Amino acid sequence: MILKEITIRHLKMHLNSPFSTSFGTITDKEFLLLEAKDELGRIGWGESVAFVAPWYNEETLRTTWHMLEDFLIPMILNKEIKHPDDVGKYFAGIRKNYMAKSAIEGAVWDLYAQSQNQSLTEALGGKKDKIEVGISIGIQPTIEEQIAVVDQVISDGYKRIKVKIKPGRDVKVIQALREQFPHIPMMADANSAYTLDDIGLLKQLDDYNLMMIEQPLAYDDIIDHAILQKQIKTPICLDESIQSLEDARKAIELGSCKIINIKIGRVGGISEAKRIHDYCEEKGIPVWCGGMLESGIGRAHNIALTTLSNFTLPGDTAGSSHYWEQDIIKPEVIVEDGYISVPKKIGIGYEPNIEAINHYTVSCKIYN
Ligand SMILES: O=C(O)CCC(=O)c1ccccc1C(=O)O
Ligand SMILES: [Mg+2]
Repeated sequence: MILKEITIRHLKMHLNSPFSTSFGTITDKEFLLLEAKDELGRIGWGESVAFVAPWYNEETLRTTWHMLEDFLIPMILNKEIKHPDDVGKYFAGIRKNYMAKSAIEGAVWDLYAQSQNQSLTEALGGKKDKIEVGISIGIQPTIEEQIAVVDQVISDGYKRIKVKIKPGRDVKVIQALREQFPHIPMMADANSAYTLDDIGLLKQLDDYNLMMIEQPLAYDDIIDHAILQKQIKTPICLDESIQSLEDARKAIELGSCKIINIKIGRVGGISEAKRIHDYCEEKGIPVWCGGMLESGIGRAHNIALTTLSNFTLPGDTAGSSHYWEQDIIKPEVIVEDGYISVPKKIGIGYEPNIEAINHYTVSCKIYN
C-alpha cells in the first residue's frame, strides 16, 4: 500500500455535558481527523486524541498538526507500506509525539484491513462478538449531582462506573457513592492529582471495594507508584505513565501497577497498543481500553482493539449518545446492557458520516 494523499481536518464537537477532571473542564472537543488515500483511491480514517491544551500530556492539537505537516506526513507519503507495523519504523527517527503518529497509523490500519477484505477486528486477530464497556464520569459540582449522574448511567445499562477524583473531592464522594450503590463495580481516576504525602488519604479508599485506582501520582512516575502499591490494597492502574511497551515492562517489573489502561493515542498507535496487550497477557496483567472522549472514528478503533483476549476489564468506550448529539459515524456506537456489538463490516466497521464531518469541520488542509 502507498499513501498518496492525506487530509487533515480540525473538528469541533460540543459535548452533551461538560467533562471535569482534576486538571480542568472540557465543554467542546476539538481534535484532528485524518483521511488517508491509498494508490487505489481507498480511504482510511484516523483520529488524533490530543486536546487543545497540554494538561493530559504534552501534545496539543496544534503540536500534532505541526508534527504531521512538517515531519510525519512527508516521511510517509509515497512510501511502500506492507503492514501497519511499518509506519512505526518510518517514524522511528522522531521522538515521542505519539498522538500525532497514532493518527496516521490508525488510518493505515483501516486501509490495511480494507486491503485484506477484513474488519479491523479481524485484521487485529480479535475474537469477541461483543465487548463489555463502562463509563467515565466527570467530577460534578455537588455530591448529590454525582449520585444523580451515576444513577442515570446505571439505568442506561452501564455496569462499571469510573469516577474522577481530586483533592477535596475524593473519599467523601466515593463513600457517598458506595453507600448509594453498594454492589456496582466502581473505580476512581485521579489523573495524577496526588503525591506520596497523600498516602493516608489514599489508604482510606481501601475501605470502598474499588476495582482499582487509576493514575493517582505524577503523570510520568513509576517509582512512587511502586511505593504506593505496597501500602494500599486497591490495585493501581496506570494510564498517563505508560507511553510504550518499555514503560509497561518497567512498571510491571517494579510493581508500580497491577492493571494497565491502554490508549492507542498515548502509546503511538494500534501496533504498540497490541504489543503492550500481548506483553501484559504474558505477565498476567489485565488491561482495558481507555478513552479520550473520541469521536466515532477513534471509538471504532478502540472497539476493535478491545476484542483482543487480554482486554478482560470493561473499558471507557461508552456509547456515542453519551457524548454527542450527533456522532460522525453511521450507525452510531450503541451500548446495550453494558455491551457493544462488534461491527463486522470491513475497515473500522462503521461508515464515516461525511455530512456530519463537514458540519463539525473548522478547517481543513490536503497534503499530497
Ligand atoms: O469517556 C472517555 O472517553 C474517557 C474519559 C476519561 O476518563 C479521560 C478523558 C480525557 C482525558 C483523560 C481521561 C482519562 O482516562 O484519564
Ligand atoms: Mg485516566
